[in-house]
This record gives sequence, structure tokens and C-alpha cells, in this order.
Amino acid sequence: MSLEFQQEQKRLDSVMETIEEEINRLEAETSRRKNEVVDIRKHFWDEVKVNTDTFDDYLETIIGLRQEAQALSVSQSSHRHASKRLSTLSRMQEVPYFGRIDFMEEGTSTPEQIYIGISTLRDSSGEDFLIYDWRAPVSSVYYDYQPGPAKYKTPEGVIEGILEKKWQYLTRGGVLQSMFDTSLTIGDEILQQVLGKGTDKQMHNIVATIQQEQNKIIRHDHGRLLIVHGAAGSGKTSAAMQRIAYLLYKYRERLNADQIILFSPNAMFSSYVSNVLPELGEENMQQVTFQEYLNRRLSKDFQVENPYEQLEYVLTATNTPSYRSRLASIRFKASTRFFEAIQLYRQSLELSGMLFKNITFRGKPIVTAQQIAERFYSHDTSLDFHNRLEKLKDWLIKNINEVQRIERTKSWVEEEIELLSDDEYHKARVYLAEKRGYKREAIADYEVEPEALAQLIVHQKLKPLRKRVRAFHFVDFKGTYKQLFADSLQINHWIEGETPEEWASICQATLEMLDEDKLFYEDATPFLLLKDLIQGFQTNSSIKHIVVDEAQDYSPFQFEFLRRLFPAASMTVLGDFNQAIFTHASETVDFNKLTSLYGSDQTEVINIARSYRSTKPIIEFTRRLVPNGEKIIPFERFGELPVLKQVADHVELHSSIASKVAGLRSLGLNSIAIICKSAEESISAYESLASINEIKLLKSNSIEYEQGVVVVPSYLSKGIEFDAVIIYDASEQVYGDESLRRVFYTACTRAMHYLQLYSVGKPSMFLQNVLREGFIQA
Ligand SMILES: Nc1ncnc2c1ncn2[C@@H]1O[C@H](COP(=O)(O)OP(=O)(O)OP(=O)(O)O)[C@@H](O)[C@H]1O
Repeated sequence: MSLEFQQEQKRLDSVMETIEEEINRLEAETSRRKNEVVDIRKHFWDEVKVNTDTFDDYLETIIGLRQEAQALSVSQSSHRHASKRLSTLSRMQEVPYFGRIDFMEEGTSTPEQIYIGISTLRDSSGEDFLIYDWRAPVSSVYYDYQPGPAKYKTPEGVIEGILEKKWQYLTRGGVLQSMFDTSLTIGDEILQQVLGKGTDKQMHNIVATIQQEQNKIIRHDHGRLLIVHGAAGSGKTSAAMQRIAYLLYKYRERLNADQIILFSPNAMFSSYVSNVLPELGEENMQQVTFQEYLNRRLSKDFQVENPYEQLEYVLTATNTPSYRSRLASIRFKASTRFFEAIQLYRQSLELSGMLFKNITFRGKPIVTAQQIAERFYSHDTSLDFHNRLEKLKDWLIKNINEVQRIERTKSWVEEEIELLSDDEYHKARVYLAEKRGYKREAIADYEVEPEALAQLIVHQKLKPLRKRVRAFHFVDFKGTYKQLFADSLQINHWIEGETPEEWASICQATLEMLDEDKLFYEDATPFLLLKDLIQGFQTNSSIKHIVVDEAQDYSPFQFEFLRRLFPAASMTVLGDFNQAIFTHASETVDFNKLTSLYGSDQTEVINIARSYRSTKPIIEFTRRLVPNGEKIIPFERFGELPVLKQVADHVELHSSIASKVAGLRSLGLNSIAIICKSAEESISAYESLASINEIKLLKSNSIEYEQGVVVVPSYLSKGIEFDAVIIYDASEQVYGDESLRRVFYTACTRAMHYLQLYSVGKPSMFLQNVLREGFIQA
């Protein structure tokens, strides 16, 4: 063992001691704070004397209350902080730091040794830093430079200097396993080791091995929109997660995890990434899928198709007569042209076209839809559209009030009164007495006035109606949206240029769905847009940052919608067009259009080319499946060539897969995915492969990323990875259409260490070149 190594272990021992001391101190503090909180809660009312006899007494009571509440809040917040720090420190007991830079700042003569870990640690005097947080300004030198001149940004300006040495450490439980001088080692030893390991149920942080191009994404800090385009496995999701941790650190005074939303593709992905931030000592951001948002807004009125149902249709219904027109519909309704058409349509509603619903009470209309429309269009149409709707609402409420006045003398009210139970009668009595100003003890003296009771009964009956009117339920949103499709020429008023050739049948299919209170996935966002343009946007200004992962799956329409929904947020958008498997994106090849969301001066685009997930032979193979794949740079990690086995029929296929799985299991591979094109193919594969021990089927409603052997449809495997991937049937029969290239690529790029393809009969045309050039072993 070298002297240097021994010295490093000695330093590590002393750091471990400091961590331990701090843990002991914090354990005492958390338990003290906890007792404090319990105590304040228990004696809260002993400390506050409630007296409201005079104004001064009242004031004193309020002040007392406030002081106690403040004391409680201080203790709770100290307890929370101490517990959070405690959990970070216990993680640091495992790996206190992972790197070191020796940096000589300009104007000084000795380099400072800066150790980098997941969080800052000071010595017991509190003056010297034993460890710097990986997000501290100086730590960026570790990620950005090799020994030589280096600089980093601080709030006070740029610091220049010389990076003399850079070290990587591998520690376990406070014991130094190895250390590397990175100017001497070839390649990135630790990254090699990390990537060579098996998969885990959950994604891990990458702070010890962030690469320079990823660091740019993580620390990017100007403009409203950051767009990241990167190859499969280039670390987009990882960079996004560390970026959130970075933003939470940098803006800790004014940003908390609740103000950040991650839009993820599905629940399984959400669970897969949910470990990264807690591992870094941060709380998780909010996570939603776009579908969850749509359901929250629409499911009361419609059965909304989910994106996977749409995709399943696209992948399996190729021979149905309406297939072509459905595809055209999906594309068109996702376009910015359709977004603009809806905006123009809404403008046209200022003059005519709004549809309303009758407002009825006890089966009879109070105001008919026709009367509402007449009222709406008879008033000054130059007024702002929303003000007009608000005025209309006021008018309707007045009508309801008038009905209340008339109805209270009707015989049905008397009957209702007679039918009141004792309990209901008592409640009504108390309510009316209190309204008349009777105090507690005096309520018994109150004699119920029959008119007041009648009025109360009618008021209660009309309450839901008032509520519905206030929530714009008198607008017939469905009918108004339907009008866009009622006549296939109609749309020409609001759109420039051509509509799809199949527009007439698109209109018809849309109307049929709406008549059954169903919405195609491609109609859900347009419908919501129209609704919000009419009733006013339900914006959320508390959200400060949104991250959209797998962004190639979102339509330009959806991005426009998100921008409007979160007016105070900046956005990080990450994606890969080679994995754009949704039909609406199949003709888009980059994110250029997104620049118009916030304008080019607010937008930055970063491209990352190096891919880390798979071994070099797997990347050499997968990058040849897509256009421009030559730009993808594999990380130098060795492994076996992907293998293609052609089988005669499904019987041979299933027995080959079963023995392959057994072989892979015996090699110790933890997660093995049998990836099929669609859910339909997955179900049949799963049934045929049932003899494989503990095999599981992943479905679109699966909420956890499962280890072990799984059968999964291509589109659900997005964003996640497996030790070994088996492509169930890569034949021409299954992947014979050019439109499936990206689906096929996405499936193959899920493999970390091992990729095996089967083909029942002739292999897909996607494999011809790679076979000829030897990038796959036949
Ligand atoms: N700097 C890094 N250090 C260690 N591991 C890394 C690094 N960058 C990426 N990885 C690993 O590479 C794999 C792929 O990363 P990630 O899932 O973030 O990529 P992606 O670009 O989002 O992929 P895809 O688009 O295919 O879903 C993960 O296992 C991740 O941990």
C-alpha cells in the first residue's frame, strides 16, 4: 500500500469521525426538537389565555396565539432540517466523497485540495470545508476539466486558476477501496465500473461520474427553455434528475421540490426514477403523466383514450378500413396549425357559434339554451369575451334568484317541509336562529318562521344549480367542439392551407366518438384548449420549473398547452427523435419548432452524442438502425456482439427463448426483458412462455419497474433498461414497415450488456445492412 494511499485513508478516517460526531449531535437535536414539538402541542392552550371581553383582551389573546404558533413552527422546521441533514449524513457514511481536485487559484502559490461529495461537510470549528457539495461552484471544475488551466463561475465572477490534479475515489463504508489519478489512468475507470454493473429496481444518481456535456445540462442557467437532444442511453434522464437537484441547491432560498413538475411517460418510469433525488438528500419533485392531467380534467365528462391505446391501434390495426384516416387525424390534430385553428375558431365565437345548455329546475327550463345564446349575442360584442361570459353568468344567477323567490310559495315546498326528519328540522332551525342573531343558549327561544324555512328549502335545492352555473356548466363545450367537425368545409374558415385528404372521414369518426361521450387521445388536448380558451385558462403560477422527459412523444400542440398552463415556469425538455414512436411525431426530426415557444433568445439547445447505457458492440449495432446514427458515439465498454437467431416457427421460437433465458440467468443477469412490438404480441408471447419460472407481463397500468424476467411491449420499455434484452420476433412479418423503425430502435437500445434477437422466418429489412456488415452475429 503506497504512502499516499495510507494518508488518504487517514484523512478518510478523520472525516468519518467528523460525520459521526455530527450525526450524534443531530440525533440529540432531533429528539430534543421532537419533544419540543410534542410539548408545545400538548400545552398549546395552557399558554394561551382566551379572553375576548374587551378589545385589549382580544388583542392579547391573538398575540398569545401567534407566539405559540410561531414557536411550534420554528421547532417543527428545525426538526425537519435536522432530520433531513441526518439522512444525508448517514448516506455520507457510505460514501463521504468521491473526487478531489487540487486547484491553484490565480494569485496564490499553493493548490487547495477540494474533496467533493453529495453534500458539504465542515470541520468541528465550522471554518474549514472537509467536503464540498458536488453542486458548489468550485466543484464544476471536477466535471469540466482535465489538469491544466481551468475556471469556474461564482456569483461574484469567474475564478481562474490551474487544475493541478484530479482524483477519483472508491470507498465503501468508510474504507478506501481504490483511488485513481485521472491524468494517469486511461479512460474513466469508475464510469467503467458503474456501467459494467447490473441494473437495479431503481435508477441511481450519477454525481460521481457526471460527464462534461452532461454537466452543461445540469448547470445550465439562463433563458426559459432548455432543449436537450441526445441519443438513447446518453444520460438525458440522469442529467434531468441531477439538474433538478442542482436547481434545488442553487435556489434553495426560493425554490422547493413542490414547485417542480416532472412529466414522465408512465407510472412505471415514475417509480424507476423516484429514488435519485432522495439519494442526493433532496425531496422528490412532483411527477405526473400527461394522461393523468387529462383524466383529472376530462374524465367526469368523457371516456378518454390513453396514449397507449392509441399506439396499440397504430401498431396492430393496420388492416382496418379506417386506419389511414385515423393516422392522418392523429398527425393533423397534433399540429400547431390545428392549435392556431382552434384559437381562430374561439375568436369567431365572439360573433356567433357558442352553444349553451338549458338550465332546468325540477324538470322545467329556467332559461333555455336558445335564450342564453340570444342574451350572449345581443349584448355589446366589442366587450372582452370573458367579461361577456361573466356578465352572462351574473344574469343566470339573477334568474335563479328570481326562481327562488317564486318557488318558495309552491306546494312542493310545503310537502318537503312535512317530509323533513327531526334531525333535518333541528339543523334548519339552528341555522335560521343563528342567522337571526340568536346566541347559543338563546336558540331554544327561536320560533321557526314558515316563510324563512320555505326559503331555506328552495335555496338548498338550487345550490347545485348555482354551483354548476358558476363553473360554466351552462356552456355546451362538447357541442361547441363538435361544430368544428359538423361539416367538413367548416374548418376552412380557420385554417390556412390544406386539410388532410381524409378530412371528411376524420370529421365523421370524431363526431361518432363525441356522441358516445368518448374522446380519442388526439382530441383530448384540443378539446381542453378550446374549453380553456372559452372559460379562461386554469393556469398554475406556483410551478417554477417543468421537466418534460421523453419529449419526442409530445405534440407541438401539447407543448403550447403546457406553456399556457404554467405561465411562471421555465422548462427543460429532453428527448430523442430516433425514439419518436407516436404517430404524431413520426415526421418530426428535431426540436427546432419548439424554439418558437419562448423565442430564440430564451432558448438553448444542447445535443449529446455519447451513449453510456449499452456496451460498445450493442451501440455499434443500434446506431446503424437509424438515420444519422453515425453521430452517436459509444462509450468504450466491451461486450458480446448482438446475436440474431432465425427460427422456423413459433414452437422453435418459444423453446429457444426459454433456453436462452435459462442461460442468461445462469450468468447472473438480474433483469431480462423479452420485448414485443405491441401489447397484443406481448400477451400471446407471455402465454406461450408461461413455463419460464417467475416470468411477468408488464402492462400499461403497471406501476413498478420489475426485476427478473419480463415480457413487455416496446413502447412501455421506453426510458428504462435491462441487463439483457431479447427481441421476441424481429422478422419481416412483424417489423416490415418503415414506420416501425423507431419502435424497433427503441426496443434494441434498452439492452445494457446483452442483446439477442429472434426472427420467425425472414429477418426484418432493418437488419439487412447490419447483417451484411457484421454488426450482428447470425
Ligand atoms: N455520467 C454517467 N455516469 C454513470 N452512469 C451514467 C452516466 N450517464 C448515463 N449513465 C447511465 O446510462 C444509462 C442511461 O442513462 P439515461 O437513462 O439517463 O439515458 P437516456 O438518455 O435518458 O436514455 P433513453 O433516451 O434511452 O431513455 C443509465 O443506466 C445511467 O445511469
